[in-house]
Amino acid sequence: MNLSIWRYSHLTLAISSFLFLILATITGIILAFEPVVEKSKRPNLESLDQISLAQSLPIWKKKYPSISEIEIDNFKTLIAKSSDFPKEIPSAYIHPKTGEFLGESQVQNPFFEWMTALHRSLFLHELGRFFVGITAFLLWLITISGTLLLIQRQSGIRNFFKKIPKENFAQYYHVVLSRWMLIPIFIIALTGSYLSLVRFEIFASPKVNLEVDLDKINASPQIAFHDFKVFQSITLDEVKSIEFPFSEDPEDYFTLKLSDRELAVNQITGEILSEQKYPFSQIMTTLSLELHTGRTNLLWALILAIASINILFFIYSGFVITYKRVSKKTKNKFKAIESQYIILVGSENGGTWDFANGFHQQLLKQGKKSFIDSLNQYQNYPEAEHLIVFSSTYGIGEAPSNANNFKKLLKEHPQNQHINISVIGFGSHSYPDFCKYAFELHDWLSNESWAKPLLDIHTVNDKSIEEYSRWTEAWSAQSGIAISGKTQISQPSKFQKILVISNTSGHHNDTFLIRFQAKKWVSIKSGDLLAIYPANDHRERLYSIGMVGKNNLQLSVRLHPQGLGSSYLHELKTGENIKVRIINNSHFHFPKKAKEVVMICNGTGIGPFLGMISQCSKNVKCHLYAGFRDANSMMLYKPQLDDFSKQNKLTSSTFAFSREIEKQYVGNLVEKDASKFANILKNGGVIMLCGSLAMQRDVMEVLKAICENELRQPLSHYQAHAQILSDCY
Ligand SMILES: Cc1cc2nc3c(=O)[nH]c(=O)nc-3n(C[C@H](O)[C@H](O)[C@H](O)COP(=O)(O)O)c2cc1C
Repeated sequence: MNLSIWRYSHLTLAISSFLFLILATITGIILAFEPVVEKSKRPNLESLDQISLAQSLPIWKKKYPSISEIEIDNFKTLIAKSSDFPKEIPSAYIHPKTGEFLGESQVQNPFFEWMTALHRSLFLHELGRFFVGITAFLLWLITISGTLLLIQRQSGIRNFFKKIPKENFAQYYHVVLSRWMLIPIFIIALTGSYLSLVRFEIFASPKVNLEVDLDKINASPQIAFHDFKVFQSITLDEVKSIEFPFSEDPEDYFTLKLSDRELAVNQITGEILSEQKYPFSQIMTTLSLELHTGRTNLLWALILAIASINILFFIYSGFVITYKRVSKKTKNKFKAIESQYIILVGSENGGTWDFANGFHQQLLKQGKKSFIDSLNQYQNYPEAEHLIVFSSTYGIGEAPSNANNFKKLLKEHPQNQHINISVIGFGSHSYPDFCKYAFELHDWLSNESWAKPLLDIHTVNDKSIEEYSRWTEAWSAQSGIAISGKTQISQPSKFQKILVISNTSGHHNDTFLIRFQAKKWVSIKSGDLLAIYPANDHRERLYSIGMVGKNNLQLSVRLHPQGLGSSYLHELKTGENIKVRIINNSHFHFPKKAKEVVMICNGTGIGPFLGMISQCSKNVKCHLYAGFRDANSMMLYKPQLDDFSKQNKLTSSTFAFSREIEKQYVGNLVEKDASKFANILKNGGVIMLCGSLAMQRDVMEVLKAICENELRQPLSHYQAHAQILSDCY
């Protein structure tokens, strides 16, 4: 079954039950605290598994001659009924060994009694019980469909606990928490459903009925209670209740309800008069009650409360996820299968969507049937006349994440009619592989027999409106449909102002360190990205952040003569404020669990590592492998590195200089220490890379050889387990 079937079942079940589910969950959370409250009202006694009935029963009988019943409740407290207690006390707690009077027994707290009735039947009697039963059953189905969704999402059970990428708060915690809460919620739902079925007698629960042949009861020999073999073999932890004989007549006998059976015992001879095991269904009912209410185990009661709170969170986060999905989908007025214009988008940060949406809206306004979606949603388009692809390029000339599956899908869905194709690539000349992925897309599409290129591929550097307009003009001329290049580029939200507190750019060096302070940093970590807007327009430049000293944000920057961002930062003076945005880059945060971390960098790539080392705990071994042009280029960072070594934050540091007499690159250093790297990876350590793409290529080659030769694993194994992290540019 495919993902959407499980997704729709999960959603339909959640929608159909959510009101009752909310009610049952809130009351369930409150009731989960009942065992704690009840336990606190009872005397604290020793455990009952060491006390036999033969030891204790004679003492109770001697102390309370008219005792009629003993009940041992879920908290292992003895409640005795006897007219020997003061008149106003019908039943009391007694000590299991000494029979000592421990106070009047308490009835169920009226608040919890009221809450139990609401939880079980919503005060609607049988009809309410029916709805509650259905809700429990739906919760059970939701848990199963959720589990299947999770397995599909993680690409199999083996990867069940694999890291989950953080797309947004609701999605991330919905998945992460459900992995831990599935089992308790499954048990709550299953036991709730079972108890309802028993209540409606769909599962028969025959009552035990002891049959005693009164004619065959012996009146001799008389044996003392403590010598009854049956009493000697039963400890109090097995006992649920004991009914004492009404009189001393031999026809009156003890009735014992134990955890697994009921017994009738002759009060004179100690013979067993009748014995009956509980049927399986009754044992299941008791077990279900205990598991559903947590009444016999306070730790389990707490787990139930946490699981129930999570159900409320899942309802909330599930609806947020659905709302986001649906609200994005409403962009499409027409279905893919009926549209003549198909716009497919590859985008990582949303910029390309702005252009594509503008184009789509203009087609719709002109009455055209236009459909827009991600490249990864590629399918058959039976009515399509035009396929227009807008895509950015990411990583090292790679596909953005919503387009990484397109090549495979293209082969799986050949179109059945000729379609005009047009590809426009969005990228930046700051990267060596300018618009590489868009060029690849254009090649793949052009090789399809059904595809007729309408235009040659166009590219747009840095979201340039002029370049985009040139493409819209060309497209309009070829297609005969007028489309304007005017586009609303949505401005990024969550700007903040930060203050320059130092800038070493004045020291006539082409590499400099600039530090900023803010009134408040909201969840920022070394490795995150700082977006700046040097020309105060849509063009943003990203820099890797190092958090150093007393929460100062530090960037390590190299001045490029024509560089928009670096020239701007170079000119900034202490005391100036600038407008920025922080971008979470969680895949490149310092690992939380690793005991040993190697940081490999060249040039300004040392920036985030200065922050990570400065905030690193002494229990983690940090090694730095850094490449610079010459010893002089390293001087900028030397004072900070010396400080880290003195504070034992930096275990080792090794440098390569590419323009000294003995030319060396970081890749050479890694090669030299190959067995050290192999050991670190083998023991769960993490290797992080930051710097130029050329350095990344070199080092990855060396690491690939180390993984294959020394560890007999492909490099991808360690990348997939987040043991090799990279953030290069
Ligand atoms: C980490 C990173 C890597 C990038 N790699 C490339 C690249 O290899 N080639 C390129 O032309 N543009 C590259 N870019 C630039 C983006 O493609 C460009 O900014 C594009 O407009 C972003 O569009 P989006 O917001 O839709 O993802 C990269 C941008 C970033 C932040």
